[in-house]
Amino acid sequence: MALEACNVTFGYPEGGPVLYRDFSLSVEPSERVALDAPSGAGKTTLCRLLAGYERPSSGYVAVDGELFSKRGACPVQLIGQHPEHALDPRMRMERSLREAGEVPADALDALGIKGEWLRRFPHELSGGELQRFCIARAVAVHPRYLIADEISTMLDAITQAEIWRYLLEAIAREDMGLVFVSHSPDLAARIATRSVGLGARG
Ligand SMILES: Nc1ncnc2c1ncn2[C@@H]1O[C@H](COP(=O)(O)OP(=O)(O)OP(=O)(O)O)[C@@H](O)[C@H]1O
Repeated sequence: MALEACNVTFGYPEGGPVLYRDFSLSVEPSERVALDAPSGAGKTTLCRLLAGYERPSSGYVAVDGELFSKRGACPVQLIGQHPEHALDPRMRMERSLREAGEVPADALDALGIKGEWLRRFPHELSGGELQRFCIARAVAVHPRYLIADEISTMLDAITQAEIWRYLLEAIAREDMGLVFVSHSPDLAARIATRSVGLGARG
């Protein structure tokens, strides 16, 4: 029972470098894994590979031995650093939320989502406000794994703490594994059960 990247090799087309060669990683549902590598090493790209947004040129990503299928919600949900790119600009927030399924009122409260924000479009909310919706949506589909790529860089310290408290509670309650990237060593040390480098650069 794990999220596995097996012998993954990946480089963007058009002559970019190979970011990883034969890179393997296995994450159990009980783990909170920090990806730790210098800027440009490919942390965001690995997050996208783990959530099925990119395909490796060789190797594979699987959950419990199964490749991602096109049907149903992906068992690996990615929360990225740019919430404004993750939401349909033509949909009011309540509709974007509804698409993920049932979002309990206490989840909205815990994330500090105000009722008046639900009728707004994405461009009428701040980055931090939008990020709370992205987190609510990702958790609402009950994934097996959450991938959090610098999700709190745009938030003040109090909001950052609130959001991580919500996420860590949800992860524990639903037995979800976590892979995350944070540029704050303090935050990473507090959250991670282990840290993984991306040393396999080819
Ligand atoms: N869509 C793309 N097309 C081509 N090259 C890309 C694309 N996205 C990223 N890259 C390149 O791939 C490399 C890895 O980028 P990535 O964003 O995964 O790194 P990162 O470790 O997350 O960086 P940071 O810590 O600065 O966010 C970089 O050299 C980047 O320029």
